[in-house]
Amino acid sequence: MAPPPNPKLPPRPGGTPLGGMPPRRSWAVFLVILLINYWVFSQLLPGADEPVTVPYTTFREQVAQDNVSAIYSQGTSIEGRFKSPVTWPPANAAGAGSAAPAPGVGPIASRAPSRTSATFTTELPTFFDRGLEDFLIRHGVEISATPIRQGSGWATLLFGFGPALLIIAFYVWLWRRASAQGGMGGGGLFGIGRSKAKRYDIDKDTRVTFDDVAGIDEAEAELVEIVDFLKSPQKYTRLGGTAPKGVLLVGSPGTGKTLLAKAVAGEAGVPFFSMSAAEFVEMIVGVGAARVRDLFKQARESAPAIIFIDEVDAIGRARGQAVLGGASEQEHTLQQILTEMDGFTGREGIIVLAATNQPDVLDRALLRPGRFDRRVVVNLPDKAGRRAILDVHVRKVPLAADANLEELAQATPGFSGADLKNLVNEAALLAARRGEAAVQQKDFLDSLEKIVLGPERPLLLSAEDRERIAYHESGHAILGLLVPGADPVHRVSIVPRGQALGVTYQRPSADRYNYPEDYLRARIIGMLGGRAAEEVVYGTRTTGAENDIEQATQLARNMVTRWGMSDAVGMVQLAPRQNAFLGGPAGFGGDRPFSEQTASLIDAEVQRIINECHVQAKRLLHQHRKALDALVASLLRQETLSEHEILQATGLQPAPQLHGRPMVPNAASQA
Ligand SMILES: Nc1ncnc2c1ncn2[C@@H]1O[C@H](COP(=O)(O)OP(=O)(O)OP(=O)(O)O)[C@@H](O)[C@H]1O
Ligand SMILES: [Zn+2]
Repeated sequence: MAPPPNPKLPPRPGGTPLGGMPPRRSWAVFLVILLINYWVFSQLLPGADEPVTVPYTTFREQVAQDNVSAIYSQGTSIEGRFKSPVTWPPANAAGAGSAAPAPGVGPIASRAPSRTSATFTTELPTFFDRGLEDFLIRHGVEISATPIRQGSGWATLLFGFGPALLIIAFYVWLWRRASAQGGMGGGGLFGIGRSKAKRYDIDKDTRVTFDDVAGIDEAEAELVEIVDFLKSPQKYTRLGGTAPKGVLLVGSPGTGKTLLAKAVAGEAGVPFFSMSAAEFVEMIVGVGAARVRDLFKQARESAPAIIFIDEVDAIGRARGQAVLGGASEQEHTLQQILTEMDGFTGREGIIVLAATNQPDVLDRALLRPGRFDRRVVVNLPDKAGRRAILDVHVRKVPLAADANLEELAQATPGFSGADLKNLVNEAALLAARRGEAAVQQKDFLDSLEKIVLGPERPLLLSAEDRERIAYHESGHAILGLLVPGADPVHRVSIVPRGQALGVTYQRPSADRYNYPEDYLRARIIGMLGGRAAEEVVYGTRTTGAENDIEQATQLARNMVTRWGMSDAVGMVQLAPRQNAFLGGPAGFGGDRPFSEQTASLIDAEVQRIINECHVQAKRLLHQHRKALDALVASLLRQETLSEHEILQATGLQPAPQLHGRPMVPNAASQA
């Protein structure tokens, strides 16, 4: 199975990396020539001037025969020149008669090949030959003060420096290659300060337009003006007004910020320079700022243009709040961006779009007028938006007649554009694997389940375990049906998936923005239904409720500390508002701003809510024990039941609904 394509910033076929690479061929040629030279010299020289090493006795013999013209000695080694060349070892000793040396033949004779040379070296024996000097003089040998064997200047140079030169050349070559490949901007060492921005040019087939963006109409509408400005800047600057310079796109991951920025460029027909802020910051000080400078320079050269800086929070973090290390480097980079933006007259036709999902950590300086003074919030799509986004992404996917995008849009609250794209892709892959001609609704629903809950996990469960899990899930499902205000139960399954051994899948019928207290209690009762069913049926407990307990506690705690739903505590904020975009706590760092007494009061109230819901859950399941048993029997037979099958098996009617909620499965997790 092919993995889904990475939704992030796929470089479009039409996009070309910036800064074309100059040919590096000259370096390779140089290297090859050097190598050939080295080889040629090393082949030629030994024959001409390489000395033979002769034994001391042979040396003396040659002196005695008056065949040595000069020697030079250093320490115990002597080198010298023969009058007429000498072959050593003598040819008859080296390979006498037969090709393969007989076993008895001395190793030296058999190993060293015979060579003829006009020069020689030899070693003085350790018992120094006292009469040597006289002996040499008698035979007219010149005792030289400089080495005998002085090759040509070139050869010496090459042998002396050749290897070093080769190594240096090799490193230079490697280095240039590496930097040419590493940075899009190329340029070797000197290219390190170049921006690695990707440029997307606007050709007809690859360009992104507002047609490709769906479900975030408000954000889109705000950017229409930018497009207009890029198309005809004079229209805006005619009366001396300055154009917007920077727009900050704020929204959760995958909501289409990058897509929107590309669409602005596409609509305006201007080049799009994209770079992630994280890429600005490197270990080397000053590099980030240099890259920023280069990026803006490139954009200015092809103005009008759009510069897109993704994840701007990576450098735009308020000063002093920087992540460990690199703080000052990050500041320099940020400063450079501000300087560049201040340098605009507003007439060049360059607009900087930046994206972040953490607007609250950004440095104030970035948000000042003349910088990123416009802020466009890109929200998660609502149901109609999800429907529109699905429509965009199924354009190239053949759909079966039963495919129901309306139902999918309803079943996917909290999904971003990227999530929906992924869903369509998974369904298309699944349909292909199943050998279908078109994508059916079942493919979509199965893919959705896999995305939300994880893939099915083959687990061998005992009959008792299966039954217990069936009761646990049925407990969730029955309470979801019975308690007024709970979401409709969409599916129950005892097929293990991801972390869960079984799943009850509730689905809101509408997006919700405001949750009534009844609804929250109904949810807690549903969450506790799994454990309650186990207690009602078996009278014992298992670890399977861990996830349920965690969720229920969190919800009850929020009711008490954030939403003022406990009379004993009152309408006091005791926990920070959660970060709207990331879901994590934002403020309240360090000490909690309340007393020990309040802390115990909160705990007591949370416990009270949970206990009340627990009692209620058990009471309802006792009352509807028959429906519970019936559901379990069906579940053990079929493993997965749809909403319709659940109603049939239990004979229950769904309780009146209050409102929907984001899809959060109740899952029995294994300890
Ligand atoms: N509103 C949308 N309409 C159509 N497609 C969308 C929409 N939102 C996201 N997508 C799809 O999801 C892909 C990823 O979205 P994109 O990269 O633009 O999100 P993002 O907000 O920039 O994410 P991040 O914050 O993670 O960088 C897009 O290429 C697009 O195919
Ligand atoms: Zn459970």
